[in-house]
Amino acid sequence: MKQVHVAVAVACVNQRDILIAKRPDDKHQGGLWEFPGGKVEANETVPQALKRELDEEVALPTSESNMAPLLQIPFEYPDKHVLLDVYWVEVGINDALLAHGAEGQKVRWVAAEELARFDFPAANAPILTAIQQHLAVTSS
Ligand SMILES: Nc1nc2c([nH]c(=O)n2[C@@H]2O[C@H](COP(=O)(O)OP(=O)(O)OP(=O)(O)O)[C@@H](O)[C@H]2O)c(=O)[nH]1
Ligand SMILES: [Mg+2]
Repeated sequence: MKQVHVAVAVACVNQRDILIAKRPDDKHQGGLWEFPGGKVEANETVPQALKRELDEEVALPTSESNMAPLLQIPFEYPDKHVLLDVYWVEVGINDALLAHGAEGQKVRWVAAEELARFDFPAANAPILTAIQQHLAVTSS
């Protein structure tokens, strides 16, 4: 099965709150919460894909200079193979206020320590660990 390259954003404001969105029921892994993002198109870098997806999906303005790679997760769902390319995205408070579900989906800013209460796709488990580690390191 061909591997799909997916750009995923951990968008963070105030060194604490992370943006999550609910996947539409009719999509792959529908009904679960996700970190915003989507497929990297041909001739696009991951930061370029993130800037595009964050604008399209959640109306969040971002700059590539505020993005840094966090981790990569290859994962094989029974029906789809993905490579999640996860970036940390620092968001300013004024930009954070603009975020909303531009495709009609629910979005929420959630304190990092509350993320475990939400249901994410199986591939996402290492992201939650990486977020806690990143915040522990950057706040010390
Ligand atoms: N955006 C995003 N996708 C994820 C996450 N976790 C995860 O397994 N995926 C998987 O990555 C794949 C690509 O995501 P997507 O459906 O957002 O792609 P897209 O925005 O380009 O939309 P499209 O499917 O309408 O073209 C999906 O199969 C999705 O299930 C996550 O946290 N965020
Ligand atoms: Mg998407």
